[in-house]
Amino acid sequence: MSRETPHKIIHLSVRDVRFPTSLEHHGSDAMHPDPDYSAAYVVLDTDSGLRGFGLTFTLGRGTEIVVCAVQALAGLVVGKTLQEIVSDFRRFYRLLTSDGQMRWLGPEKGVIQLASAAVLNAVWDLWARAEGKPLWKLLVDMDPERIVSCVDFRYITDVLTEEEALQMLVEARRGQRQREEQMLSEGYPAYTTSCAWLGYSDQQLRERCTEALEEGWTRFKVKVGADLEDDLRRCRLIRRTIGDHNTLMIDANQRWDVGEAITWVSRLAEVKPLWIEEPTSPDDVLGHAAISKALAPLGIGVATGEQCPNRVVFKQLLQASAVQFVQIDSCRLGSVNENLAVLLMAHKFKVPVCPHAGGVGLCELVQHLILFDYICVSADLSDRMCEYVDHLHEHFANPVVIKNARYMPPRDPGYSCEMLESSVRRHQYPGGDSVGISMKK
Ligand SMILES: C[C@H](O)[C@@H](O)CC(=O)C(=O)O
Ligand SMILES: [Mg+2]
Repeated sequence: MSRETPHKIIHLSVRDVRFPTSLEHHGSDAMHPDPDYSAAYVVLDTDSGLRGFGLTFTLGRGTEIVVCAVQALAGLVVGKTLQEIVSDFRRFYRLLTSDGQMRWLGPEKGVIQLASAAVLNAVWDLWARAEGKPLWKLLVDMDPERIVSCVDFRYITDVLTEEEALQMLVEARRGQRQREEQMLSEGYPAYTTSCAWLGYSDQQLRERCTEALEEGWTRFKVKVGADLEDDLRRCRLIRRTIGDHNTLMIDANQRWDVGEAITWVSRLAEVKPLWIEEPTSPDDVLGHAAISKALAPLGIGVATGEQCPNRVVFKQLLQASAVQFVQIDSCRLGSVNENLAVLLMAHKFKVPVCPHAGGVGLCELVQHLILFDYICVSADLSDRMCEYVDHLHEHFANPVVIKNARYMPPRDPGYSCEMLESSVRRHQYPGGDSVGISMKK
């Protein structure tokens, strides 16, 4: 960023954008049978003309509440320059997440945390654009000192201090250039969830899995948790279709009690899932630990994170050996800053990170974080993959590029979440031309 252009933020706009995905059961699971993939979509205008785009993912009704929360935070960002924000990003992160009055709504969880993520994602986008780099590259080119200066270590120093984090980043510098080249030529491994949403018929499951196999997909996630006999039938069908050599994961979206999760997943063990995702409440750290312990002899790990709103919950999941796969989320956590904290903790605990991306814009965003993780933190691809869902990418100015079931690193400056204005107009709620009936309940 040139010193002469501080990029003063002069305006924040936020819009409620909803896509009627529930009409065709895209995105459906045992807890969310009718999700309308939606976003609180933020645009920051600066005095230089440069703009930053950010969003947070939501599910339709209620997006207006997130929009209100973003509006309530706007005064903390409008009037500041990008330069002053990023020169002490930790301070700005804290200002947003610990504002003396607004923090009562969280702290660092729920609607207010989703709103913080939308605003901060737009700030990171603005920063990457100001540097003329895709966000992952902005992070990869940063000094380790600068990276840790973006992280709020409050509440996690009992497991990770700033000094340790710095040391880890310095150590991971070895081989960084080769890993960057490897990513640029091969891409980051992905898995698909789009073949097996809960509301899809058996025929759809078969057809979608067959198509995905033809496209080169080898890792598949299936929604479970509503009815055990249905799950057995659907999972067997998918296992038969994809073969024993491919990887299967199952996702219950918090449907069960702890004991129920253990019994249910033990019955599904015959289809050899790599992990059970969100078996129970995302707040139940010890419940996840009990499930992990019970399922370990079956070779099934526990994955969670898409509803874990902050570094503290991840810290406890890691401390309690409650997860074998950490699922960061670019919008549930407070943007890049909070995701960095979780990536660093996961590395310390040697638990692989497999990001969540089931939603609108999440694939676009999280690909940047996982590329950074591989190049600069974990230096490891074993047991690692990033989720992919094949929905709504056509609404983005720089949609994800998947080749051979891998995310190819974005080349355009920014954080890849600028939506096409025509799409925003069309799907804005209320008032857009194509707002689905399901959203008017
Ligand atoms: C409601 C969303 O589609 C959710 O089912 C996504 C999810 O759990 C995942 O992608 O994992
Ligand atoms: Mg999930």
